Amino acid sequence: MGDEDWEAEINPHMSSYVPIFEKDRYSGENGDNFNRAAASSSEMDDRPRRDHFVKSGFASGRNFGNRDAGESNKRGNTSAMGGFGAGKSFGNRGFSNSRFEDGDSSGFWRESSNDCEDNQTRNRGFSKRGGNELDQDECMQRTGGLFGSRRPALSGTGNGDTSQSRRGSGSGRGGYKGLNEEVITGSGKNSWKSEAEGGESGDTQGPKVTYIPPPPPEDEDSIFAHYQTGINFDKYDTILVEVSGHDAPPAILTFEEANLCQTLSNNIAKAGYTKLTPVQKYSIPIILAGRDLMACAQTGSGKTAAFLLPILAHMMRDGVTASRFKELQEPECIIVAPTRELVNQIYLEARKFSFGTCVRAVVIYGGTQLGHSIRQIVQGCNILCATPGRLMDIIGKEKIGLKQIKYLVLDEADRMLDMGFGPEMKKLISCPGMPSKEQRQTLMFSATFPEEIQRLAAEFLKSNYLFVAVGQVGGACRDVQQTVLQVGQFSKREKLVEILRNIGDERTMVFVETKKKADFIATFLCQEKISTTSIHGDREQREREQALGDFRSGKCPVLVATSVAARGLDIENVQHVINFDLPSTIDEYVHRIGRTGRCGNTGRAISFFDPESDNHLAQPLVKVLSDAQQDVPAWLEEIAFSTYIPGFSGSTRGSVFASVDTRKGKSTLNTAGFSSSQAPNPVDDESWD
Ligand SMILES: Nc1ncnc2c1ncn2[C@@H]1O[C@H](COP(=O)(O)OP(=O)(O)OP(=O)(O)O)[C@@H](O)[C@H]1O
Repeated sequence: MGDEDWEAEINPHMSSYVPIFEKDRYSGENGDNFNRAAASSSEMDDRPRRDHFVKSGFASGRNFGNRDAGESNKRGNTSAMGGFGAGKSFGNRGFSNSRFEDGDSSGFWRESSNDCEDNQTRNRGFSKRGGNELDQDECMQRTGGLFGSRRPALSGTGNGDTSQSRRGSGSGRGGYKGLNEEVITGSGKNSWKSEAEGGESGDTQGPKVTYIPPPPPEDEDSIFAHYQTGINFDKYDTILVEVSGHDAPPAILTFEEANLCQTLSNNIAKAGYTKLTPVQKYSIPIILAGRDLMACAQTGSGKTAAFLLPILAHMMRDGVTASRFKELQEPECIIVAPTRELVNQIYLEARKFSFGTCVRAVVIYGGTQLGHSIRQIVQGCNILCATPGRLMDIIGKEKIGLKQIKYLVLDEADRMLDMGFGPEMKKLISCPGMPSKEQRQTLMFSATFPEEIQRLAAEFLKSNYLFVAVGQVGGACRDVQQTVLQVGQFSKREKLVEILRNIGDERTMVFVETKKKADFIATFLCQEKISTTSIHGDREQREREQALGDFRSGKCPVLVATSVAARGLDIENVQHVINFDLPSTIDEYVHRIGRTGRCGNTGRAISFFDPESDNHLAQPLVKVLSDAQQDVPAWLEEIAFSTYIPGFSGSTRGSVFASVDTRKGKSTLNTAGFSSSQAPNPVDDESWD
């Protein structure tokens, strides 16, 4: 369903989703970001409608005013709507956090008035589509037009409000599909960025983000909590692995062969790892040998440990000293990933594997108080897990020095190098102090690696980097049973409810194309008495984390998500993925369905294929399905045949996945279709809040 269709449908019914305006939520204490923004923004008129709309369906609790009030309202809504994601604990945390913030202002670090909280979110300016959008958005940065709220008005008609104006050009009809997270612009007072790069504009205008994420549990059981590998874990051994590049060290077959130090080995055992996955067997010795690496392996097959373990082993071997309080920290390792939730997850893995060592991992990401990020860093930082925008902010504020960097990891590397994040990554490697690629080890991991992105990656990697391909590059995980149903846009909701009722309480992620639609579908499911929460880029970080928590805990077994949740998230027991809307790119499809069927467990993915809008995907879908030995519906083959475009490679219609290292020359094609960096006209507004 297109956005227009949806708005036409939802708007007349809005009042029925919108509970009575609860005024007290807008009159909170202590400089809450909404209060500030509301006072000056013409977006105010639309906000209550939208927020209530969101809240009416499922736990929302935007960071408005009095947090306790917000929480109690949320509970009220929750019970009214049949129990969606109340998240009591968040209320409590929010309260204590806000007190912490108060204390903080007189603490050792004081935020300057022009701190640019979450500016990365505001300035998600680099369009993945490049061209006009990039120019438009950069232009808006220069004119300070980006410092609106992250909360768009529902109708998006634009009334002079900065964010709406921005949406009008940047996202209203389709920011780049699938660009999920914060990008772009460091802008602290000491930013090394030039004015033209958008480093300074509007810093003083944006509302501050005050959210401080609750600290993760510290007890050992929680740190090492893990889920069981599935019945197909041993089948990983049958997947073909290809290593290309010169002088690759041999693979190892066991953890013992890696010769890791005792503490690391103990942590691996406590994490429940007894056997290496293929990507680990090949990547660990390569990284231990000091080589640069581009590794591509199916979703859920243990890529995170594949880079964390050898990095930690090196650090231990090199006698990394416990980092201590310093205003400028110089970490040995930076790990970047495209979404906040993913960097947080990587951080938790790093914390787990470094448990009992003197290596300190820190995580920073947008949507949280910048001061909080800085406080985490100055206490000591050996491994920094970060989203790009927040990272550049912190570097700009001279809290992080890059001189000691020995490892630079790009997780979801194809996303990190595409038009969305690529410019930011280039800036990172050319930051003052950043060791050249010859002096550092650069590691890239993903389940998909489009050919053109591989070429871009060469700029980051030493020329003798190794390329590991586990199975087919860009292939779907075979443990996911894929079904494609032909469903027209107006039948989708009915079909969704039918499927969810059959599924019962099993955990299910429902992917939709736009943030608005995520709200709408979540609300709709709530009304159908299906416990649902949602995650997308218009939700406050507090809400996003609460939604994920409610989904993880099973409190809300259905999570409606945009592409922000497509990559990397490792959630136990997700048995189903439903593509209510198909993404525009086949690699996005592969990542989305990879939220189930992880680590040898089986899962199911059902996709609604609407011939009105999804025909461009028919051909690559057929390929992905048949490569993963799935049934291909005859009707899909027919569509694929009728829309067949010979010679995709090199055509303007987009490139394809390389089945091999592109350095081998012209790669063979394994999947026709659009890669993420060359998507067709997108409809998703995910990236442009
Ligand atoms: N050797 C192993 N033994 C048991 N469990 C493992 C092993 N390696 C990884 N895991 C677990 O498998 C799950 C998936 O791992 P991870 O998230 O690193 O996958 P991934 O390949 O990065 O997936 P994605 O492509 O979706 O990002 C995690 O819960 C992780 O702890």
